[in-house]
This record gives sequence, C-alpha cells and structure tokens, in this order.
Amino acid sequence: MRPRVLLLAGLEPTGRAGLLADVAAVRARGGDAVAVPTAQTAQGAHTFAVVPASPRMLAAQVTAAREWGPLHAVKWGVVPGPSQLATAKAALKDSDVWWVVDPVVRSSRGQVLSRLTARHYLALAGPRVLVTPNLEEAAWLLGRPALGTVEDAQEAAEALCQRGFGAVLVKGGHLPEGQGLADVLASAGRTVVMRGRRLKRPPERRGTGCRLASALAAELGRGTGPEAAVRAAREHVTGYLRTGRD
Ligand SMILES: Cc1ncc(CO)c(N)n1
Repeated sequence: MRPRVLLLAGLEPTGRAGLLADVAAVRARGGDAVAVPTAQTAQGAHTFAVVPASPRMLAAQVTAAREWGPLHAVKWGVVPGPSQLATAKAALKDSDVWWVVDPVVRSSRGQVLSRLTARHYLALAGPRVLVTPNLEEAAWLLGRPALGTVEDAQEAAEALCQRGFGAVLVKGGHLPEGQGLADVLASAGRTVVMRGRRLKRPPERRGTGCRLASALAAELGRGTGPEAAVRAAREHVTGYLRTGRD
C-alpha cells in the first residue's frame, strides 16, 4: 500500500528543510506526497523572509487534493498564523487519519516562522494526533522552564499526553553532552525511551525534524503503529544524517 500523505509546510526552495524535505522523506518511505505550502520562505546565509499562504488557496489545494482520492496521513509543519491553521483544520474536518504535528515556530537558526501560540497547538490535540516537539518546544507547549534531562523529557511527554494527544514524541537531540541522547515516546499508558548516538553532521544537513515527522506520517499512513513508525522514522533520519540523502 502506498500511503498518500498531505504535507502542510513552509516552502524553503533549496529543500534543506520544510516542504521539499518533507516530500523527499515521504517518497523515500514509499509514499505519495501531496505538498501544500502554508508559507513561502527564504532562508539564506544573510537573507530571511516569510510570506504566509493565502488561506483561500490553502483550503482550495487541500480540498482539490481530496477530490482525487483519500489522504492516509497529514503532516503539519510550519503554520504561519491562526488563519492558515483554522482554514487547514476546516478543510480536513471530516478526516480521521493520523496527524503528525511538528510544532515548529523557529528555524534551527532561531528565526521566527510562525505566530502560533502554545494554545493553538494544544487545541490540535486528539486521539489520532502525534505531536513531535523538541525539548525547547515541549517546554514552550507546557509553559515550563527548559528541559535538560531524559527524565524531564519523559515527564513532559506524559504531561502532553494528558492534554489529549494520542501520542507525544519529545525529541532529545539537544540534550546536554553527558546526558546521552534519547527520544521519548509517550502514548496511552506507555512511555518508551529510545536511546541513540550523537552523529556528527555537516552544517548543511538540516531539516531533521521535518524529515522525521514526514517519514513518521508515511509510516502511520500505511497502518504501522506509533512505536514501530517512530523507530522507522528515526532510522530514516539517521540515514539522512550519515549520507545527506533521503
Ligand atoms: C520552512 C521551514 N520549515 C521548518 C524549518 C525548521 O527547520 C525551517 N527552517 N523552515
């Protein structure tokens, strides 16, 4: 089965991050991508700009894609503001597939990509929604101080589960040296700590969060359960970090 995955994400023309990285990851996992840009972005060494997509076009693109066949999963990347969020939600309101929500508000270099608040993301919670915050985003979603240990990550993942997400993956890629590396997956009544090794990466290999969430959506769309889907998506990202290819 080829999962058909809707990607709602910002377009970054070089494909290091954002929509083009998402498309590459979904295709590499054997899925078909439906790529709807929520914003145009320019992210260079000295240049940065974001222009949100027109909500009407966003709704039309999602609706048109659904007219040609079912979606098996949805990945939410950058959503620049409340109007794009409300429009995309409305265009998907009768869809019951898994949503993977990557609550990315800043680029890895710290530039602001979205005006959404933690409250907006918490309002996306549901039993078939898997949210993938990094440590900083998890603390932000919960209104807590910075998370610095695997135990903090575990506690945050469980607290976000309590807020109504079907599953929560807190990505520990930025845990301090000496903490080891671990991602934590919490879902109904079960928390799994997935340890990993720190990989050296050339600076141009960005978009790991985008690729993880998109590979995860492809796996969930194929019917894989959350834990196996997360393991497959982590392998995808490891391969990307090692080789620079999806
Ligand atoms: C469009 C886009 N999405 C996500 C990220 C996060 O890396 C980024 N820098 N740009």
